[in-house]
Amino acid sequence: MIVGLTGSIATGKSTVSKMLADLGAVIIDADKIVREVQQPGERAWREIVDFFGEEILQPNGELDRAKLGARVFDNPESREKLNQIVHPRVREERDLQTQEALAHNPNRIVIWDIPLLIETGIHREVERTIVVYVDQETQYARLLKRDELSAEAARKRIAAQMPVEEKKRYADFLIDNGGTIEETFQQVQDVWAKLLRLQEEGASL
Ligand SMILES: CC(C)(COP(=O)(O)OP(=O)(O)OC[C@H]1O[C@@H](n2cnc3c(N)ncnc32)[C@H](O)[C@@H]1O)[C@@H](O)C(=O)NCCC(=O)NCCS
Ligand SMILES: Nc1ncnc2c1ncn2[C@@H]1O[C@H](COP(=O)(O)OP(=O)(O)OP(=O)(O)O)[C@@H](O)[C@H]1O
Repeated sequence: MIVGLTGSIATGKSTVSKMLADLGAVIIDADKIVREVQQPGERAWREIVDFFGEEILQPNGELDRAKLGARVFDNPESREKLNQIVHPRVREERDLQTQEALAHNPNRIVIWDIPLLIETGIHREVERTIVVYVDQETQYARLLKRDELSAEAARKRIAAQMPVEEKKRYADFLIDNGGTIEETFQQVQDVWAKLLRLQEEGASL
């Protein structure tokens, strides 16, 4: 079974995906794949350099993610271009990793941890969707604290995604991450138990 996990920036997807991994899920992490396909020499890296110029590289040839982030979160057209370059590669790698995980054990629950799951329509490809949410003030405060962004940069990053309030409408399972980590873990355990039940029902059909 493939399950989508999303939220908006800094609402707690990574926190929840670590808990699901501890419970036995296979996690396919889109942000991690983005970094892999953007390694120097890879096709996406080359296309990014061609489009954005060598000024977005560090001296060692790796992307300067802060510089590229500043460019794309400031400008929707540049962001769209970056998405067009990167997303097809991420899809390929995501599908490969999924096939590999299921080849070893077809009964495993595979979680696609994808920030833009709903914006890109990928929620239609998964069997269930989990949305992790917090209120806007908590989201903003956690983002500022984690990434040490300016207030303006944080607002732009939040504005680059569908508001989490809207994403909640697409959820089969909601996780309120506005409380303590322990409170979140209890909800994650609850969702996991339900996924296991669904998995068993599917297997016995
Ligand atoms: C812009 C880049 C260079 C910034 O790198 P940086 O290391 O600062 O951030 P990181 O990759 O860890 O992403 C942090 C968060 O930003 C948000 N985010 C990233 N890219 C995007 C995007 N294109 N649109 C909206 N939100 C985004 C996500 O919530 C993500 O979890 C990088 O995020 C990137 O190349 N993005 C394009 C690919 C993409 O769409 N990734 C997210 C979904 S697959
Ligand atoms: N319940 C919580 N209480 C306090 N802090 C939390 C809680 N959950 C997550 N955090 C912190 O909030 C920040 C954002 O969480 P996390 O990195 O899991 O979000 P994310 O949705 O994966 O972000 P991104 O979209 O950028 O990948 C992190 O610094 C994390 O440690």
